Amino acid sequence: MMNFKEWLSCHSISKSLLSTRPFSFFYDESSEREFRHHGTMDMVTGAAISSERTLSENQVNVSSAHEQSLVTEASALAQYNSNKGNKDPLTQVEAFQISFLRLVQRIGQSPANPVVLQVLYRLELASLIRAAESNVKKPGLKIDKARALALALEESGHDDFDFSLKILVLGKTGVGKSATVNSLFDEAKVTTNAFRPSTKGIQQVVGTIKGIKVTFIDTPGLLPSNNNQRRNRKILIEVRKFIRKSPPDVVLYFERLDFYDRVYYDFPLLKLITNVFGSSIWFNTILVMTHSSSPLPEGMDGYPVSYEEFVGQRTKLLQSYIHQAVSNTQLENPVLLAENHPMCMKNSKGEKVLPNGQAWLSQLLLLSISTKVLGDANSLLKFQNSFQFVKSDSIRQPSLPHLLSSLLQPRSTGTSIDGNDFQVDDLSDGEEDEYDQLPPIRILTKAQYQQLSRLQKNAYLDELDYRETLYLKKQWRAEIRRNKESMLSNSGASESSEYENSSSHEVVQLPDMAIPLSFDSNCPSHRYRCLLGTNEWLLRPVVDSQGWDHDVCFDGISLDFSKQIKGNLTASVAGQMRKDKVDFSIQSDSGVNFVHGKCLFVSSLDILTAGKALVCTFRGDVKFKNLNCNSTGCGLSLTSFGKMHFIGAKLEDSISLGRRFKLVANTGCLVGNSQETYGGSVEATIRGKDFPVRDEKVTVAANFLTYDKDMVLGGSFQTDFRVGRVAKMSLNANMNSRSLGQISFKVSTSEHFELGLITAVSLIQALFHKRNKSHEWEKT
Ligand SMILES: Nc1nc2c(ncn2[C@@H]2O[C@H](COP(=O)(O)OP(=O)(O)OP(=O)(O)O)[C@@H](O)[C@H]2O)c(=O)[nH]1
Repeated sequence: MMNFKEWLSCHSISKSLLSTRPFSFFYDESSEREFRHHGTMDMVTGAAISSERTLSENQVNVSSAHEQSLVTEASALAQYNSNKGNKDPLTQVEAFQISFLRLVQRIGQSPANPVVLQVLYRLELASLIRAAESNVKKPGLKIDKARALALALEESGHDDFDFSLKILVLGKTGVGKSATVNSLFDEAKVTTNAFRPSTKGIQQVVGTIKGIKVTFIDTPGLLPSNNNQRRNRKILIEVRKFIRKSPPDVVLYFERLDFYDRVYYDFPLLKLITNVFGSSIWFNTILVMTHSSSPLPEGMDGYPVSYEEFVGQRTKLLQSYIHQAVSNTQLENPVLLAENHPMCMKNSKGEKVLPNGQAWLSQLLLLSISTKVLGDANSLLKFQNSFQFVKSDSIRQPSLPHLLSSLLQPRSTGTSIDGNDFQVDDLSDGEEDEYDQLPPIRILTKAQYQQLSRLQKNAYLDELDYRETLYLKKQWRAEIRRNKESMLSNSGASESSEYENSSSHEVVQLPDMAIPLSFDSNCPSHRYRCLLGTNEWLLRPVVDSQGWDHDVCFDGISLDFSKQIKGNLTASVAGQMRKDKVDFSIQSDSGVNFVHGKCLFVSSLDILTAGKALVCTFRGDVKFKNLNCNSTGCGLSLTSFGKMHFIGAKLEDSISLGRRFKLVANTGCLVGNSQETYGGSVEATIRGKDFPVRDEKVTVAANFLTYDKDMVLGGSFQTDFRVGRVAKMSLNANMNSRSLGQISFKVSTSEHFELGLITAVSLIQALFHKRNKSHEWEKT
């Protein structure tokens, strides 16, 4: 199981707090995962549908009777939907699905477009949630059936639904709002101006695009945030009055992609928009980045950055400021790249395309239609009311099982009871040093080696391998002896001798950070060199190539400190702190180890930021060797997470039989915030005969965890071993009582490249198998 830190780092703070499942474009990890899974299935059915279309176009396979029945069914649905006095929300959502698919077809988008799949999936999911809540047994309209119905209706020429879009455009002056409206209608409906603000007042522009009635509300451009808030507020209040009676279905918020700065100065503007219209304005907003074909800026290496990377940075920055403006980190606005220049590239169909090949006009239509359909379904099924705003500074509930897992995991302290690592059993000092007794060996040259027979070559390599193992064992023993001696000498050493020892150490230059190819005086790697001196303190700047604070040249500081205060008392601190204009994060582990006879005491304080909250964990562990082969330990932990506190305790015992067999058992519990969790494990390990210089072992483990009246039992098996001299294999399998498990098998070798070939052939085979399967799908 992941420990608590891994759990924190892979779940950004409030994502998992969403108690409801919004189904517009908000990001929700669980549904995203489900979507990915579902999405791949839909891709398959999407391919089947497109082939269905080809077949029906050729009028080969689709029987007209079947088509007729589909049309009747679809018309019935459409009529049902239009009959206002008799509306069942679930049936209306089914009609939305069909209308949406018909629109997708009209604007020439593929039903396999990820946006289409996401909308359909969310509509289906929303119906299922509502049906389950109201105990309705009605089966929902399956996505592939909706596709077939939409296709049949479009082919039969039925024009029984009336769909229109009302779009509000907002953004600073000169970003290309009016130019985008003109691009969409493919004619100059509104004036644009390269030198002066051109939209003087709010104006409605109505027209038809690909058979869909679209009304744009073009608004005067807002001014940059500084000192213009009053005028901007006036414009926005006018817009609010204008749309009060008939609110727009979609809002387009404009920015220029090519205007970039490391600091975003228009946050006050986003905040003002949020204050005037309310946070909900962002729910239906698409972010439009104009000037998307402009030349890309240079990166640190002197070459232009990649298009995707640049777009990603710009949109992430804008999205993060919107998050701050609405105090919600779940919102994920769709982003559209646009290029209004008359010389914009075109594809073979004559559509304007971006450098990434996307035809942006139909994508804008698709996103607008999707936003409207999801918005309508949201209000129909009343999902909007159940969406809970999660403050970005709110604190989520920490995962107790992960906290317990961290507590149960043995801490690697670097200190041991009798001078050795406490985790590693000593090789007996009396064991004779076989390496020194070996007869000398003559190392062969390459030419000499080539002259040997195959058997001789094998014997020679086996001998070298045997000697290498013995040599490594000898070194390991010497290392342990050195540690023991230094512990003994340190305990009696005076301060002056410590000084003498330390002054004899050399100053070493630490490895440099990667230096960009072209010189940049702002780049810290060109300015600083770090030296590792005699001091116990090691302080280094942390540089993030994507960091913001270029003027101070680093984004954080890392600190390492370790000191043997007395022979049996060691203190250490390791941590990293990062700070920019918005965020502050710290991660530090500090601890004190004290060895007394056969007892080891370890106390530590870990500090970690999780979003805006500080997680502090204090731990105290004691371990004592009660028998030569047995050591017992116990530990206590106190964790504070924001205003919540958790107390944990554990007991552990470890039995070693000889150097090769080890049995470790532990159990513990954690309570706090009116919850409790219990867990424990037993682990048996048999190590290879050359442990620790060759890491061969077999481990069998069983564990249990109870949380929230639920118990999960699990088991795992792991083995690592060498095959011959050059290959290593590792097999790992685990399974729990919820039938979740994993098997992994790894082989690594420095010779036998045929093994790599086998892997490549199996991969290619698997790919072909998949392709053939999808061809079969298309044929059926
Ligand atoms: N190269 C390029 N130029 C653009 C793009 N979009 C707009 N422009 C140009 O930018 C200038 C301003 O565009 P407008 O559409 O008037 O900007 P606006 O946001 O409507 O400005 P206001 O009416 O003042 O609010 C015009 O000269 C446009 O031709 C684009 O994507 N690429």
